[in-house]
Amino acid sequence: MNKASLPLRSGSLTSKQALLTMLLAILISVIAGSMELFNHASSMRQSVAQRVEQQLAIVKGAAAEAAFQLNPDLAHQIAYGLFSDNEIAEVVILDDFGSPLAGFAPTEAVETSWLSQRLFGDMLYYQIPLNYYVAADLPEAEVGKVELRLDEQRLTQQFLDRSISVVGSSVVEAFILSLLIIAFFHYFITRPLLKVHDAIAHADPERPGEWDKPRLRGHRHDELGHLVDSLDHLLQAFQQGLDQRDQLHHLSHIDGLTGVANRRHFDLFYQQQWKRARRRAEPFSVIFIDIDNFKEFNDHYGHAMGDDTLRAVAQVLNNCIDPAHDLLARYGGEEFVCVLPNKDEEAALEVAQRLRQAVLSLAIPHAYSSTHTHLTASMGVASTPAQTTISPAALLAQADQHLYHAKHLGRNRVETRPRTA
Ligand SMILES: Nc1nc2c(ncn2[C@@H]2O[C@H](COP(=O)(O)OP(=O)(O)OP(=O)(O)O)[C@@H](O)[C@H]2O)c(=O)[nH]1
Repeated sequence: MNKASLPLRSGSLTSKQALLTMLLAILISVIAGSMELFNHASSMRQSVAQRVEQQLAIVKGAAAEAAFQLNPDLAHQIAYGLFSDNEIAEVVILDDFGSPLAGFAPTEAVETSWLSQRLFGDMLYYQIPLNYYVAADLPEAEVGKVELRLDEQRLTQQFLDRSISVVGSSVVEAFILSLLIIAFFHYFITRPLLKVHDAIAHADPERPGEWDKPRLRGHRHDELGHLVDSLDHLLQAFQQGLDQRDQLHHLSHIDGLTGVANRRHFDLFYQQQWKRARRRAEPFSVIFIDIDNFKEFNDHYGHAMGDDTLRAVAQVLNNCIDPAHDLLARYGGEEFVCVLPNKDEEAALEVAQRLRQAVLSLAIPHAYSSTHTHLTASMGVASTPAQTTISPAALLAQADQHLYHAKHLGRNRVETRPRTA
């Protein structure tokens, strides 16, 4: 599955973004909702007060007339008119002695609450004097008053009904907005980042420079584009370092003249394979190979020709071994060594004969050899069985000794035991 299209996982950048955005949206919606409720409460208070004052202003004249005439019917009519308003819980019209002319009160006691007191507690009671105009030259006389009390329960209920819709719509708005923000950040930031992560995760650690550099559409010149470019530079530099390491490793293990493994490589390989053979209780063989009469060859054909010949011999020998298991190395000068892990004496002798034949098959003339007409090589083979107490150095010494015998017995031969001519 393409990691860039992974669904939301807990702990992922997208889920963290989603959580943070949601929390932020809730916080913003709480603050915005509270502000809106506060505004709503003050505008409701204002409009209620305005309405009540308007109503009182309308009935004020008629109520004064009723109080002046001590007319309970008229007062009753006026009080009833005021009481019909849903927001008014109680109304009383009093004469100038304070005796009620008319009044209406709820049949049940009006419940009060902390919220209704906080919202409307300071504006529940109204009292206006009723002044009566008698004549232009006489002052207005106070003939009574109107008292009324607002229905705090109803007002609070109205406020709550409106609040639910205000808070509800603010939460829905915040939710939709946060979803849009989450989708935006996911598609424009998190997804490209996942693509970069995916490309790095799939890069071959041995060939980091060949990583599949992501193409982020719309991000070429922004921070994400720069991040990809920087990563690319870093991986290219890393690749160069690896190439140099490989090159150095190659150079430090390869013989410069012949191209086969050098003495250092041989030493490491020999020790490593020796331990392995002992661990696994396997046989182990080694062959020393020495070109015959090479001094004469050099002396007569020249050093350059000698170098070419060394290269040709090294290559032909190398082609005779199994590179997956065995190793051919230049031991020094015109001497080579072949390591044969997990091969007993019989198998090693076969290989040695093959190597000897391979040198012969080059058919390089050697007119100045004291023993043959063409270039030849002598070999000394030493082997250990699966169980042995011999040391690795002693095995090498044996092979060297057997080579000496091969030389002594006339060259161009393979020897595996010391014997006399
Ligand atoms: N051209 C060339 N010659 C080398 C190189 N390394 C060693 N030699 C020569 O190999 C020759 C080895 O000579 P000797 O050790 O006497 O052995 P040999 O003449 O092969 O005689 P036997 O080993 O007894 O058959 C010397 O003349 C070295 O100069 C090399 O890298 N290039």
